[in-house]
Formats: sequence, C-alpha cells, structure tokens
Amino acid sequence: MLAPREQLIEAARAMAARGLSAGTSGNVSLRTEEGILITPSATPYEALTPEMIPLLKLDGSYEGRYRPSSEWRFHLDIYLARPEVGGVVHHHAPYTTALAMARREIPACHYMIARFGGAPLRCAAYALFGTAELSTNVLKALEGRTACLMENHGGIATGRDVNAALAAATELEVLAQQYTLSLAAGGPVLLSEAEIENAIRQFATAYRPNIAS
Ligand SMILES: C[C@H](O)[C@@H](O)[C@@H](O)C(=O)COP(=O)(O)O
Repeated sequence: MLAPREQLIEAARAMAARGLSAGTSGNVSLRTEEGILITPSATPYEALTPEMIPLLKLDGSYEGRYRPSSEWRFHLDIYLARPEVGGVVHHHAPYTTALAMARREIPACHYMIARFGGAPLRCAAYALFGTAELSTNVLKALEGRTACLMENHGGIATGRDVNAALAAATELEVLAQQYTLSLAAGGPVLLSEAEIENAIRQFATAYRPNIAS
C-alpha cells in the first residue's frame, strides 16, 4: 500500500498518461485525517516528489514549500460539502472539454451515466479559474452527482478515494467521447428517468467487481 503522497503522484501521472490532461493542466487531491493533499500548481507531474505535495487545511491555509493547485477552492469545498468523497480529479480531457466549450451537459444517452448518480451530468456555469464563484457553480452542478463539466474549462470527477476518482474521471471522458460521436451519428435516443433509475438499482444490487480495487 502506497503512502498517501505517493498515491496522489501516481494518480496524477496516470491521469496524464491516459491522455486526460496535457502539460500541467488538471489537478488531483485526496483526503487524509490531517487535511487535503493536492497537486502543486503549474508543476509537471513527472517532476513531482512526495515532499512537493502541499497539505491543504480545512481553513484554506496550507503547509509545504509549493503552492497548492490554483483550483484548491473547489477541491476543498467538495470535501467540505461531501463527506463521502475521498478523492477529486479535475481534467481538461479532449471530449469532456469539447462538450464543456459547447456548454453542453451530458444527457441520459447511455446507462453508464448511472455510475455518476443519474442524468444529466451538468455543466457548471462559467467563472474564472481559481475563484470562489467557480467553486459555488461546481457544487451546484455536482448536486446528486459524482461528476460534472465546467463551461469553457473541463471536467471534475469524485470518488471514495483517489483511485476511484481517477476511474470516474476516465469514465467521464469515455462517456463524453461516446456522446459526441453519437451526436455525429444522428443524435442519441435518450433513456427515460425510469430506465436510469433501474440502472442505478442494478449497479447497487447486482453488479460487484470480482477484484477489489
Ligand atoms: C490555469 C489552469 O490551467 C487552471 O485552469 C486549472 O484548472 C488547471 O487545470 C491547472 O491548474 P493548477 O496547475 O494550478 O492545478
């Protein structure tokens, strides 16, 4: 089992390796008993070492030599509002960001949207990066959901831990890609609310991984 700072670095590098974020775009965090470990701002993921990871306190202050991600506010606000969340991933992945640029939410186009708590996956109203206003808009878009898009920006996914958040961020990009392709194929036929509810129930009762992640 990796130490939390190593887990964070591994998740951030995996995000980049999966093509979910180019350069230093995106950020990753995880919850610990002492506070929130979050990737430092504008720092290449391959250069990260455990000592470079700041510890963000619940009052917004931080410990460490490196400044936390410019998006620390929405990471912190998500943890404060959602006690079940243990990891948050924000990315500028191509299809997620293309939909966010078009200011489109993702509707009930595939039952896998049930994995995020239901449909639609909303697109948070635009606000400047790094602001409290963006954080407010993100929390609103995340109501009842584990992921959302952000207008003219990118996507956010949450999970019980950082690996679950990374898996959700990857699934978000896949769903965004499938939805975009279906638009080009004539547009998706949307599932009903009842069909999405059934899928949520099926995931909760009849779908279990064989191997614990
Ligand atoms: C300006 C940044 O790209 C910002 O938009 C942020 O969302 C991002 O993706 C990376 O910022 P940090 O390096 O500060 O985490």
